[in-house]
Parts: sequence; C-alpha cells; structure tokens
Amino acid sequence: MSGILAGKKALIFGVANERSIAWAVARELHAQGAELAFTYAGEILEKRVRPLAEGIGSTLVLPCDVTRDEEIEAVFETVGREWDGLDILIHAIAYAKKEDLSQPYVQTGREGFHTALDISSYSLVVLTRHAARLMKGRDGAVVTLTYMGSEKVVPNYNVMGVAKAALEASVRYLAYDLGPEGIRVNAISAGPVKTLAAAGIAGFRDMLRLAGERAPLKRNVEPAEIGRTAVYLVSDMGSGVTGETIHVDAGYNIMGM
Ligand SMILES: NC(=O)c1ccc[n+]([C@@H]2O[C@H](COP(=O)([O-])OP(=O)(O)OC[C@H]3O[C@@H](n4cnc5c(N)ncnc54)[C@H](O)[C@@H]3O)[C@@H](O)[C@H]2O)c1
Ligand SMILES: Cc1c(CN(C)C(=O)CCc2cnc3c(c2)CCC(=O)N3)oc2ccccc12
Repeated sequence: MSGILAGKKALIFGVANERSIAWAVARELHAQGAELAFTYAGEILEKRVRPLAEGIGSTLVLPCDVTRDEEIEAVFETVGREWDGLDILIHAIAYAKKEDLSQPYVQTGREGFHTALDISSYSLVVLTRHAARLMKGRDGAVVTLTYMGSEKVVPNYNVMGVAKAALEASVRYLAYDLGPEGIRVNAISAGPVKTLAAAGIAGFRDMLRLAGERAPLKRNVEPAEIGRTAVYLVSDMGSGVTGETIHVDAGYNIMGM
C-alpha cells in the first residue's frame, strides 16, 4: 500500500549510526513512502551514514556541522536544487561538552553553555528558517527531539536540560511565526534510549533500568515508537497539532515517585 507520506520529501539531521533516534525516525518515514535526504556531522560519520542512507534508496547525503552557517546554506542550496521543495524537517541533534554533563551545573563555563545552546537549541531556529523557504505552499512540518530534563531535574543532565528548555520554547515561537504559512513545528520528548549520545554517560544503564521499572508501561521506549509518533506529527494525522511537545516515554514523565 502506498504509505501516508507518499510523495513527501524529508530532510533529516542527526543520524550518526543505526542506533540514532534520527535513524528510527527515518525508517518509519521511509516505510510510509517518504523520500529522504540526510546530513551528517564530520567525515568520520559519512562512512556510517552513507551506507545506511543508500540502503533505503537515498542518494542525497550531505555534510553539515550546524555551528557553520556556510555548511547549512550549502545543504539547503543543494536540497533546493535537487528537489522542487521540502515537506518535512527532522532535527535530532544535541551536544554539550562531556565535562558539563558530570560536574555540578553551577560549574558550567560560558563557552560550554554557548556550545550546548548553539548546537542543541539555536540550530533548530536556523534550520527551520532555511527549511521554511522550501516549504512554501506545501503545509510543511518540523519535528525535533527533546528530553524531560528540560522540565524536571535529571541529575547530570545540567546544561542540556537548559538547552532543551530553550528548544521547547523555540518550538512554540517557531510554531507561532510559521503557522500562517501552514508550517507546523513540534517536539517529541523521548524516554532514554541507548544511543551514541547516551553512551559514556555515567550511570546511564541504571537510569535506563530505573525508567523502565518506574514507567506506567513498566518498560523502556523503543526507537520505532518514537519514529511512529514522528510519522503522526508530520502527516495529515497531525494536521491540527503545532507548538506541542509529545512525551513518548512509556509514561515515565507523569510519575511523582
Ligand atoms: N538517547 C536518549 O536517551 C534521548 C532521549 C531524549 C531525547 N534525545 C535527543 O535525541 C536527539 C538525537 O540523539 P540520539 O540519542 O539519537 O544520539 P545520536 O548521538 O545518535 O545523535 C546525536 C546527533 O547529533 C549530531 N550532532 C552533534 N553535534 C553536531 C553538530 N555540531 N552539527 C551537526 N550534528 C551534530 C551527531 O552527529 C549525532 O548524529 C538529540 O537531540 C537528543 O538530545 C535522546
Ligand atoms: C538520559 C540522558 C542522556 C541522553 N539524552 C537525553 C541526551 O539528550 C544526550 C545529549 C548529549 C549531549 N552531549 C553529549 C552527550 C549526550 C554525551 C557525549 C558528549 O560528549 N556530549 O544524556 C544524559 C546526561 C546526563 C544524565 C542523563 C542523560
């Protein structure tokens, strides 16, 4: 059957490897018939990302470090040339300095704060600005990934929690700006998933186990479940939803104890 995203064109930022949440989103979009383009950050990742992309028939695989405006401009110039427009933007990017995710938040330095907010929050604003130009008349949709460390204290999430709070507020302001153009902007607040960005986080394994034990569904969330919520949000099924943050975390965020 031709999927609910047949004929749609999606640009995906944030695939590092097959465990990336962005890759789970890509798989579900592809399963619903969307045509995909990918960006990767740094040559090292190209060797991982290109084979993954080609494996699902995508030939548009472009470099993009979101701290470099010239790389962002080059991506959207290429996408604008190769495609007649864009329907979907997926933002699944975050970064903070490792030491800022273990030392007390009060110790965060100016440079580390700027880096975390630049890559994890501001990047959504600039990518959405470029994407909106290619979404004219197409009722486009943007989805980003956030985490409940923005709403409540998750020990050690620190400056990333502040960045995610800024990201979630940005989703609302972008939704307000772009609603008149028919472009919707939403966030998925995902439960913990064992990815590259989670690897090397002290105590992550315990956090994953605890979340699974405490969540109403008594399990962790699967990447495919995040991907399917992204399909809902970017498809006509989510046509009345914008500026929203949907938790896909087995219900963990509702618990007080
Ligand atoms: N893994 C989790 O537990 C979890 C939970 C909730 C939300 N998230 C969010 O999901 C998103 C994807 O993370 P993930 O868990 O799939 O890990 P991941 O490491 O697979 O993805 C993070 C991506 O960010 C990219 N990135 C970092 N700096 C960049 C830069 N300067 N320019 C361009 N790209 C850059 C990396 O290349 C990587 O592809 C992130 O926003 C993360 O905060 C993750
Ligand atoms: C959950 C959880 C995560 C996963 N998650 C939601 C994330 O958003 C991961 C974000 C992240 C951003 N920057 C970096 C890293 C992870 C690790 C490697 C690195 O050098 N920088 O990260 C945590 C950090 C501390 C506490 C909990 C968590």
